[in-house]
Amino acid sequence: MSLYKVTIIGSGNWGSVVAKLAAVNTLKYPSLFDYKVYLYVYEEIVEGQKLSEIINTTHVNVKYLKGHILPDNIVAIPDLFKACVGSDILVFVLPIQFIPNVCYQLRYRVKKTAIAMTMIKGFNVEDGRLSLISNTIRRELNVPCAALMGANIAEGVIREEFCEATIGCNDLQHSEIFKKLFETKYFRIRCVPDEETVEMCGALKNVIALAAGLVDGSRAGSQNTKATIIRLGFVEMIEFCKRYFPNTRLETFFESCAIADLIASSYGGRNRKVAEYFANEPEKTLAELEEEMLQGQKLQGPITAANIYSILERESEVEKFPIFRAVHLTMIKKIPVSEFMLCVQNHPQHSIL
Ligand SMILES: NC(=O)C1=CN([C@@H]2O[C@H](COP(=O)(O)OP(=O)(O)OC[C@H]3O[C@@H](n4cnc5c(N)ncnc54)[C@H](O)[C@@H]3O)[C@@H](O)[C@H]2O)C=CC1
Ligand SMILES: O=C(CO)COP(=O)(O)O
Repeated sequence: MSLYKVTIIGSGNWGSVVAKLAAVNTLKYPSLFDYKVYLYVYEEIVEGQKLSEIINTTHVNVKYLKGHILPDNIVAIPDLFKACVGSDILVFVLPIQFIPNVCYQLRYRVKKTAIAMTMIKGFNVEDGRLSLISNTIRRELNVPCAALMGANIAEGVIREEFCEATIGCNDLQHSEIFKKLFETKYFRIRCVPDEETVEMCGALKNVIALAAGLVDGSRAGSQNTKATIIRLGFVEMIEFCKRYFPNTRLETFFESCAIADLIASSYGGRNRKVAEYFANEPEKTLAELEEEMLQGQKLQGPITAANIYSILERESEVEKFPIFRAVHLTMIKKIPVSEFMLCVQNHPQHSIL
């Protein structure tokens, strides 16, 4: 049997960590995987040098994951097509902003038998309707696509702190291959046959993480308030999934991709952190704060909040999701941060006996 060739598409904060996980396992399973892991790097000049060359010579992603040495069987490639040609496993770990263009460039150009995975936490709206990233990948590349999501803040995983992740994959054989590719003793994986819910949870939790950051920043309340926002947010996540994916399985919400990621992201994570500053810096735009605080890394929560709002508004359902609504309107400065809590105080949950 020929060896699976692996390409990681995206070399940001998480993409670099994921490349490390894969590079450790391609060496661990030499009869299954080609030992080299190909990493597509969107080329940038950092202190006068090409980022791809820095990664290949120093094995450090000095822009997105400073201070951590990556395995030397990771090969950084700045040409998207060259990075993916002949690959059997394509792992998408780019900010959602760049996915349409990347998929478009790869159209008709990947191996017919390839399998894909998305680790992107977001979704798109196409013709007014919700469209999963995995669907875009399936449609544009004509390959199956699973999802891996979880409570996986990159900084913790690169330090090899114990955590879990969830693979959503409806094909048992593919689940086994992906698990072998990413699982380590500190990164434990559970596979569930509920692709859509796993992917949706990764996207939706970012909006609740923004809400948690707004609570922290505006000092609208203490830990009690934040816990309430997280609980109500969790309920909205479940209701939203049930509404748009009627086959969603309730048990998936107890996996790392849902409850655990919601908690991790509401206490750590970039969405929470930027929202906290946003609440305190009324004269600055979100884009300015994102640039200043993240230096090239990207937030996914605000785009997802906007997407949710547009879908719900189209169906006159916005009022049923007060946290999703209030986060979006606050982040686009349609309502002041001081009103954020007022918007969620009449949550439909409180009219249920
Ligand atoms: N950072 C984290 O802790 C985690 C992130 N994720 C998710 O993984 C996805 C990727 O996130 P990160 O790796 O953290 O990325 P990041 O936030 O570090 O973003 C930077 C990435 O964007 C790329 N980029 C910049 N301009 C580009 C362009 N014009 N075309 C193509 N690529 C361009 C950069 O090369 C780099 O790979 C996101 O959806 C995120 O939510 C998931 C779990 C953990
Ligand atoms: O998804 C994440 C952790 O699981 C990272 O979240 P942030 O993008 O908010 O940092």
